[in-house]
Amino acid sequence: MISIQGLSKLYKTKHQNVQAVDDVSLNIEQGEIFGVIGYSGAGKSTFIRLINRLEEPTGGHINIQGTDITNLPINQLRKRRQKMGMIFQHFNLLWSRTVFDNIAFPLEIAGISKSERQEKVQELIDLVGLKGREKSYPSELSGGQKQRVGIARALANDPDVLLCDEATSALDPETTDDILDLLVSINEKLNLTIIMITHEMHVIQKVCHRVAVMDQGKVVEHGDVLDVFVKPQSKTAKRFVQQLNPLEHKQDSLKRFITEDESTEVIKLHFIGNDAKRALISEVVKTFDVEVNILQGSISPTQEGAYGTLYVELNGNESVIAETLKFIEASGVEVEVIRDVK
Ligand SMILES: Nc1ncnc2c1ncn2[C@@H]1O[C@H](COP(=O)(O)OP(=O)(O)OP(=O)(O)O)[C@@H](O)[C@H]1O
Repeated sequence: MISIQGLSKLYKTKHQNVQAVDDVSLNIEQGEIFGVIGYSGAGKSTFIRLINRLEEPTGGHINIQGTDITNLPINQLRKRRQKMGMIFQHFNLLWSRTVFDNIAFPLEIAGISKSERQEKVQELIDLVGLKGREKSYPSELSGGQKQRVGIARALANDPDVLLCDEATSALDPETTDDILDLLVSINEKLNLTIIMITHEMHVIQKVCHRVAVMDQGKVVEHGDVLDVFVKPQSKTAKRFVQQLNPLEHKQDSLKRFITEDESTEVIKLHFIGNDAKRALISEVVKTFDVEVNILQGSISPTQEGAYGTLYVELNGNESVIAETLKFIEASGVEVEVIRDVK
């Protein structure tokens, strides 16, 4: 487990002091993919660089599997860092070395013998899907392939945590998805803890189990991805969720679909987890004498299950509508009444 307590970073420059990370406390569990999201300047890069002390904290502690990283002298820190892989937005590869030699580099630094290096690099090349590209130079690779080299290099010394600094921000959407799939499969195969910072909600949605939202150096909200997506609490989290699901918040477009006949009831249904797979509307239509008009809906998958919303208009006898609502509520799906029957 990674335990972060009161972590802070104050940059002092000639002109001003910047509190880039402000008293952050978080626990990250072994084997989880933990996302940190925030807008530009929120302090994400500083935060992730504090974890392996590429930046020196000005306050707080980071404890990784029982070792307080913050107090390690530099020679022990170097050794510890070998067990903390990191990948970067712009890959940070060595341009004069081949794919093979880039991946072998951290093994050379760790003093691993040539034969062991050969074996390990080949294993990593297979893992990241770069077979046949061993002798290529970074300049001959696509962005996605370069990041695969970055990932293989970061895994060379069998780290217990992988730090991802905007690892997909320089990639097109399709390649981003491929790299995210690769990270999920590595997390599952190796039970590797992954911490990723990003400004893209899509990245959090697709791969993370838990998420922390940063704003002005502080963690303003954190929790299970599904909880934060379904019920964001902070203003910043709400803005991110809205970005992902713009339809949700366009009440104007919804109004156009609602009939002017005020004898209908308009409701919003929130589906979470397995509920999102239920054929609830069809059950309602079969059970009750109501007309159901679907106005708008969306469903979004996350690592922890799907969540979705559906706006429907119910038309029928008032008491039957009341029975219908009771039935839906009893099924566990949350109901919000948007417009009551007049
Ligand atoms: N070396 C530095 N010296 C002084 N201020 C810094 C330094 N690095 C970052 N900052 C400041 O700290 C704050 C947080 O920056 P940081 O790069 O961590 O944010 P971020 O969320 O990663 O943003 P971005 O996605 O734009 O990189 C910003 O106000 C930034 O200007």
